[in-house]
Formats: sequence, structure tokens, C-alpha cells
Amino acid sequence: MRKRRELDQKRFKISSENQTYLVEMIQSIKDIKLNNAERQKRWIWEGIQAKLLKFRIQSLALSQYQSLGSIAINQTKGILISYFSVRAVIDDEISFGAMMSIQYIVGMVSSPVESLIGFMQGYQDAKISVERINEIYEAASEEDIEREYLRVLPKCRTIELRNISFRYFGSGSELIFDQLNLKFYEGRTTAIVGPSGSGKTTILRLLMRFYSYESGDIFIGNKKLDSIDFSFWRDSCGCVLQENYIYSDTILRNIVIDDDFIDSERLEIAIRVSNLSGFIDNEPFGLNTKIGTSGKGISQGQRQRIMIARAVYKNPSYIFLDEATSSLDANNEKEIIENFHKFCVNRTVVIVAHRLSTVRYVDNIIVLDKGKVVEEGTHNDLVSLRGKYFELIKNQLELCD
Ligand SMILES: Nc1ncnc2c1ncn2[C@@H]1O[C@H](COP(=O)(O)OP(=O)(O)OP(=O)(O)O)[C@@H](O)[C@H]1O
Repeated sequence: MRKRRELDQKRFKISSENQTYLVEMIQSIKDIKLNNAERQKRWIWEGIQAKLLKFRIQSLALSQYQSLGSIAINQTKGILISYFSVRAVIDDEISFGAMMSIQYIVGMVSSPVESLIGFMQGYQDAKISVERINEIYEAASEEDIEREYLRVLPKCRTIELRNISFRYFGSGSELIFDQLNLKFYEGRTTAIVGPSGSGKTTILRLLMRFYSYESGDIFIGNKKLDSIDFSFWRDSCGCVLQENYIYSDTILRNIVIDDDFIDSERLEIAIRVSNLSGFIDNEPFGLNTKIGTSGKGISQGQRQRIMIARAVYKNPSYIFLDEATSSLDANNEKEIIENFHKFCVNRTVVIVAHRLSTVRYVDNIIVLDKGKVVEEGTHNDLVSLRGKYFELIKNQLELCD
């Protein structure tokens, strides 16, 4: 059993590696062609297949040993019983007829014994599978089930990060934030700007509670974010992240993800704000047009607009946008930003952006560098400061002037 479990664990690991690799290959097929990397990638794939084959042979050998063992036990038992019953006949202890009866009974019993051994093997396999499924069932929940969580937002909706220290698991010992302090004021739009890798997206991920921080706290008004129910909090947030996913479903079901009942008023607002009506009207099935892997292909700009509509449909109190308009053409971007400004009144909004067009008119800009706040203020304040913000956007300013 122990050997079987060990083999199964190894096979599971290598099968997962195989699957991850295949998914990555399918997703990056154009890039592989572009870089003429077919041969190199195929070698890696063949290496994984060879490892898989090795484990398959090992588990096949183990099954053979087990069934050989059961045959050997069965045959030895038959030989021993024949031997002793023959000896008993020779010693005149039993009659020849009795010996024949014993042989007959033993023959009748051996088939159920073989089935029992087969059953034991099947039972071991089933037990290993159940153990693996249980690992998922028994995985700790995001929330502590013993604790009571708030299902109402505090009156004050300002978000405050106090002394947050955070590092990604497995990325060495490097802290992404060391005692970071930040405020996103209620009812205002704050933009986070900064060089690539400065930690902008990570802040949004922490706000969405995808990761836990090492120390410090995030406050919503006077309540710790930790004390608010996870799903309630995520329901209160409309989020457009770079990792958002388009499902293989209709446009409608990509905007309205989890509601059985579709609120037509909210849907209309979502389509209007994200400027999607032209795109939807041009499709023969309108909102019911299938998109995603098994549907109609969509452009990056259309994808972003669907994500914006998804966030708006939730009618959230908080909006977090990560480069949400980076793939839009200038006209679409302008219209969507204007629509969004109207929609965001009285909502707390955090925008991560590189484009000046997105951050220029926000209430507050936070400039992040290597996980630290280096400047903060309005666009005009920061431009006249001629510091880091100015450095970041000066090329775009020249284009605008
Ligand atoms: N999933 C992850 N695992 C490990 N490290 C990560 C992960 N995501 C980001 N990082 C690291 O965290 C740091 C901050 O990354 P983040 O994506 O927050 O930066 P960013 O300012 O949003 O960058 P960009 O403008 O390029 O999107 C980077 O050094 C990056 O290498």
C-alpha cells in the first residue's frame, strides 16, 4: 500500500507537470512559432512523456507483482492441501472419497479468494484516490469558520493600508512592501503610478484579498478588512485586473457572471459605461453571441470593455482598475473614461495606469517606487514638483502640449 501510494504521488506530480506544460504550449503556440522554438519545446515535452512512461511501467510492474503474489499464495495453498490430504489417505486417516471432497471444496473456495485479493487491490486504489480528493475537501477555507464576519460595510468607506509588509510566497526573501502606508479616500478616485515592478498590481491583489500580508493591517473606515466577510467584500468591489478571464460563453454571461436573475437596468448601465453597444449591435445574436475559446474571437480592446462592463454591472461601492483601458483606441478610451467619471461619483476608486490620459484628472495620484510611496498629490502638484511623476510622464506631456 505504501509503495503504491508513493508511486501514485510521483505519477500525480509528473501528470500535473505534463498538463501545465501542455496548457502553456497551447497558449503560447504563436510565440513558439515566432521564435522557432518548436524543436526545443518538443524535447522538453518528450522528456516529460519519458518520465510519465517510467512511472506507468513502475505501477504496472507493482500490479503484476501483486497479482503474482496472489497467484503464488493460491497455488501454494492448493499444493499444501493436496499434499496433506494425500498423506492422510496414505496414513489411512481419511478415505479416498473424503480426499476428493476436500479437493472439490478447495477448488470451489479458490475462486472467491482470488476475487477477494482483486477486491483488496481495487480497495487500495480507491483509498488512495479518496485520500487525494479529501486533500481538497480538507484544505483550510479562506475564512476561519469559527469567527464571525461582518456583512455590512462601515459608514466611512476610506481604505487605509497601515504598515503593510508583504512578500510573495516562493519568490525568495525579498519584501515587496516594507511597512507601506497608503490611503484611498472615500468617494474619490486615486491613481497609482510608478515604474514597472514597483508593486502597483500587488496593492490591488492585497485589496482583493488574494494574498495575506505578513504584518500590518488594511482598514475600511474603522474596521479591519480581515473582519469583513470575504465574499461580501468581493461582491462590494468591481475589479478589472490584467488576469481577468473571458469564459467560453455568451457576451451576456461574461458580463453577468453569478446572477441567475439578470437586472436589465444594471446591464444597460454596464453596456453604456463600457461603450459596448456598437459591438453588441453588430453581432447577429447580440448579447447572446458566444465568445471565448469555443466562440467568436475578440480583440484585446473588446475584452477590456467586457471586463469594465462586468465590474460596472456589480454596482460596486469600490472600483479597482489595473490598466483597464490600456488596449483601447483613443476615442473609445476618452468616451469610457468620461462615462466612468460619472459612474464613479460617490464610489471609492483605485486606478493603476501608465497612461497620462487615464490619470490626469483623478483626485489624487500616488507615485510608487520599489514598493514605497515617493510622491503624492494632484497632477498639477506633481508636475510642478518636477520629481518622479514628472519623469514618468514627461514624454506623454510633450505629446499633449
Ligand atoms: N505572482 C507573483 N509571484 C512572485 N512575485 C511576483 C508575483 N507577481 C509580481 N511579483 C513581483 O512583485 C513585484 C511587484 O510586481 P507588480 O506586478 O505588483 O508590479 P507593477 O508595478 O504592477 O508592475 P507593472 O507595471 O509591470 O504591471 C515585482 O518585482 C514582481 O516580480
